[in-house]
Amino acid sequence: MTATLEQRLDAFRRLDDAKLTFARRDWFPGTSGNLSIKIQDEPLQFAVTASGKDKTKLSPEDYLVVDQDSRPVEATSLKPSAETLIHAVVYQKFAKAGACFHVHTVWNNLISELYFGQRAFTIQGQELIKGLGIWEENARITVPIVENFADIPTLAAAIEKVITPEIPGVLIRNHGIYAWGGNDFEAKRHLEAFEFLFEYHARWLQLRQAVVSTTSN
Ligand SMILES: CSCCC(=O)C(=O)COP(=O)(O)O
Ligand SMILES: [Zn+2]
Repeated sequence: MTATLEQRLDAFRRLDDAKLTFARRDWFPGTSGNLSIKIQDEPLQFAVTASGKDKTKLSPEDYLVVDQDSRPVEATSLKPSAETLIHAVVYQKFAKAGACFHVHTVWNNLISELYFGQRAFTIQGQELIKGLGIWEENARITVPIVENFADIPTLAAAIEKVITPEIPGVLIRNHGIYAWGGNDFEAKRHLEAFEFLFEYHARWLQLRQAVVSTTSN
């Protein structure tokens, strides 16, 4: 069954909200980034951003609905995001995922490069870990990092291999982050928590280095 017009418009309106919020933070430099919201399971259909658009703006041609094979469910001149397959992998692996957001930021790129050798970024004892829905005392989280394969099926397969239900996100080396959640509200909260943790950690490393240099002089 195909999603109703009402369901599509609701997803598009929610994507507008998320898009403008992230755009205000400069999280879509150079047309980068893509967003999706699931509309239905079985058969999977989700609304996704069209490829190559300026995501700081709204237009009537911003989104389309695709199926589990990332194909538009109806005739359209719009091309789905080049990275739609990654959204499909997330929805197919985690039935509970209802929205998936991808942004390129300087902080997520720095962390992804700095910790690529370990294929993961680990952080512990930060309050914002609770923003990921993890409430245990002194929690420690590990975010996987994958190589930035140019071939999207290869990239999607690499992501499929490392993502787990415990951590709602994955870093792509020198590229960006995918974060997801049960709905758009939760996916946004997860994305914001990740970005806070990345920025905090990168700034803390800088500050610590500056303090060490000052005190050793
Ligand atoms: C100009 S950024 C390169 C492509 C990319 O990584 C991205 O997130 C945007 O691709 P899309 O096809 O979704 O516009
Ligand atoms: Zn990207």
